[in-house]
Amino acid sequence: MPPISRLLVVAHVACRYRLLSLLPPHPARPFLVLLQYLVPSSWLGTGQLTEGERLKLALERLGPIFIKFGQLMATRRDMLPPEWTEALAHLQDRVAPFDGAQARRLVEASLPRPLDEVFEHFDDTPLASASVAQVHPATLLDGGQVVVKVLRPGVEQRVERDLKVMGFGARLLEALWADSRYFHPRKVVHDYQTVIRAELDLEREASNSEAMRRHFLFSPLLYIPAVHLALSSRRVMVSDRIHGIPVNDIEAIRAAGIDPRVLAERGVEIFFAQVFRHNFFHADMHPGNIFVNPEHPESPQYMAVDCAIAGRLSKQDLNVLGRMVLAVMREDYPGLVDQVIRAGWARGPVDRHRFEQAVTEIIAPVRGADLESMEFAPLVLRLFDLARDYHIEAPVQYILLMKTLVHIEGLGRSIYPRLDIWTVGRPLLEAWMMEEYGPAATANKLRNRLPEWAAQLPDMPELLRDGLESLRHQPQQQREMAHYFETGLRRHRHKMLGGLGGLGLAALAAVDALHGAGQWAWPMAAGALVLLAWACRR
Ligand SMILES: Nc1ncnc2c1ncn2[C@@H]1O[C@H](COP(=O)(O)OP(=O)(O)OP(=O)(O)O)[C@@H](O)[C@H]1O
Repeated sequence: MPPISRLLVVAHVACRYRLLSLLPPHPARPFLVLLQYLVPSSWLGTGQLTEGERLKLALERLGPIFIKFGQLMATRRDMLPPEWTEALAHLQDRVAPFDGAQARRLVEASLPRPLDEVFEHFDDTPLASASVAQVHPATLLDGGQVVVKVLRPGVEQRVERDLKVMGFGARLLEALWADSRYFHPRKVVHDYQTVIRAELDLEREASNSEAMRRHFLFSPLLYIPAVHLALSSRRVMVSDRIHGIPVNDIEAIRAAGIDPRVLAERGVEIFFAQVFRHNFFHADMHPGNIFVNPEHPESPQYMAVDCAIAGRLSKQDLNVLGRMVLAVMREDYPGLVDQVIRAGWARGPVDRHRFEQAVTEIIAPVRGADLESMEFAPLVLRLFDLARDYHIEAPVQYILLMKTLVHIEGLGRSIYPRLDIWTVGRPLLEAWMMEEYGPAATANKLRNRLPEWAAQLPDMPELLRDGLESLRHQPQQQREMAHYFETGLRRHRHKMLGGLGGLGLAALAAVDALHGAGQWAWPMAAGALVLLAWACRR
């Protein structure tokens, strides 16, 4: 259960920025919208702001953990209206650094030996400070330059507290709005949990970095600094310091004598190698994490830090992706739609014919267009918009993948505006396709499955009989299903009423706590909690 004080703050901010008006249509919505006006600060200019701006301001007010959530939501064009995602894309988590002496104490507590037996020098002034961690430069006893990343004190508790509030809100939304299955609040929060918890676990970041480093060891394309595992723990990570040119400093890149075209194309090569060869990709490719090595201008090499969020597609997802790309290459749009539906991404019934037409309208002109002028990111965004209209939702790993690709293209084009992602990527993709689906691969797969099929052959008549038998029982099963759904619907209606009552009480409690005498806030909040907990019970 989330702490009541934090729930009240969130309820107050939601009313302050009139977020209840963004809720989908519902008989109780007018009542909830009216509640917002009980918070006087919601009268101050909020009415002139767009929905996206209100959402952005509210998340900023709620702090870095909600801001990061907003940043992830900004990539969910497959779920949210573009006006919201565009506003959320401007969210920035500016946080003041925490005390360097405290960072030193935290590092010392996690080291196997006293600090001065590990470092010759530890700089109390941080190199960078973000919402989850802070990075300090240091020098090892052997003179090696390193950086020490240390989690902010108390950040785990704050994250868990806010995750509970988000989970509670998501359960409430699903209990009150049956239609929210198209938006999946609980799944969205769960996906966010996975991402933010990954950032809180520096042991995991260390092992991701090491895995990626091994994939690119001796590669001219990418360098990942080594992690000092013996000095690292869940809350502290020590890795070699790199001295690269920030990837968005184009002037410095040119001044170093690096050919921007080669650099941009290498970015695409790295992406395809990570996805299709290693099936392990850096999924947080924002410019702050990527640098360029100035030491070999003739063969430009990227340097990347912060491997906390890495993506990996399951064998099945990778297969679906491969088949989809193959369908696009063959201009087989019915085949592409088939893959989407068979992958189980549709959340409701899909009008196949119209969906297929819409997909063709988006992709066909782009495929025929002049490659140099084709941009990948807008195409992906339009496909996401289309997916949202048809209630089709890709798994989070694909979203990370698309987000990375859009970042790579953005970075690549800012380095070399005429970057053509298809021409660079296509041979790499075709080679992978050949390995996976070429004649040799198919023959291999058949050979591997043959013994299994041969073993199943004698059971075939019985399997067939079982299948026919289950068909005979179908009408009875259908009646049972209908009964099950009717009961569920009735229970849902009761919970909805309970939930609405709870919401009303919570809002009144918030108003009383923040603007009234406050003596009724706790009893009302307790009553609200009982009702809401009952409504959210599975
Ligand atoms: N090995 C390194 N060598 C040099 N600088 C580094 C190194 N690792 C991190 N930094 C610097 O510290 C900054 C923050 O590091 P990192 O991205 O790992 O932290 P973070 O807390 O995850 O930040 P964010 O959430 O903003 O990505 C980087 O942008 C980079 O400037």
